[in-house]
Amino acid sequence: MSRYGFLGPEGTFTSMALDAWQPAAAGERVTFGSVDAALTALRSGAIDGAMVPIENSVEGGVSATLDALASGEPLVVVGEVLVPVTFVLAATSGTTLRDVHAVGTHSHAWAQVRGWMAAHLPGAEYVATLSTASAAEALEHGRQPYEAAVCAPAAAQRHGLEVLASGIGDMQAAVTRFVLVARPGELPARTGADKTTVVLFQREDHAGGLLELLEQFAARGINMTRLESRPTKDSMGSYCFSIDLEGHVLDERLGEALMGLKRICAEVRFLGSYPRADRQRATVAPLTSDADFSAARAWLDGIRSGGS
Ligand SMILES: O=C(O)C(=O)Cc1ccccc1
Repeated sequence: MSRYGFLGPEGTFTSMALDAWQPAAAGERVTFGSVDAALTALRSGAIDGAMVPIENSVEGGVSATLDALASGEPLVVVGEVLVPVTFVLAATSGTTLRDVHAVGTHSHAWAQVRGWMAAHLPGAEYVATLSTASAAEALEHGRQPYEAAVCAPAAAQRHGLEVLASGIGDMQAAVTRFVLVARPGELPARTGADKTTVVLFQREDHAGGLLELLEQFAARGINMTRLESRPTKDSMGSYCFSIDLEGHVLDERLGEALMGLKRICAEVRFLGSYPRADRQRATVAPLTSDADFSAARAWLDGIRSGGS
């Protein structure tokens, strides 16, 4: 992979995720104004990979990313990165908290500093910007309808801003999970500490429908690490389920679960198997190992070929 897209400019949390993924010298970095723009460029072949936020420990799933991956030309996740998110309130030199009437930042950041804002700048207006770092950059160039930006400490420094307050996130231990997305191609190797992401579309709405889907995982000892319902956007009340699972599609139990889902769902969208950022190995419940599945399959093959 040589061209990586991300929400720019440099200094965003997404750029930090890309720093963690890709050694500084390797590959070209291409900035975009939104997750959608990066994924459109990826689908068109203009870039080879895109780093996008998918889940936040405070706010949950990132809808823009989940929805962009659930429809359109197929894309797959090939890796994940966890970034601890710390926010500062930054402004040009000489600005004090009293001078701040409006604050610019990305909507994810605003959602995570609401408590601090209510306590310290209750009257401040929120101005949405394309990213945290773009809010900081605009302050440096003096062309913005706000006096302060919420951004990463590194973005404040990069743009010569003063930090009016630091650690302003409502949850100090907030973490955002980013994924590197690519066009389908080679599957990342199985490591034993993998995750698989799928989107499930039901055939028709009926009592127990979600339970039927989840039974496919439960029966094979597969743990879920995220489950979200998202509107399909076709009609009111029509939802699909975006799910992260422990394991790799090359694991027998996971492959069998996907086959079970393929039979009962209108559509199973495979969004990739990739190594977990925390390297935590999947717990394999008794009688659900590859060896257990292979032995059962060998037994069936034997019967089918006239044995017992
Ligand atoms: O604007 C940024 O810096 C981003 O990368 C988006 C974002 C904002 C806040 C938390 C995580 C990601």
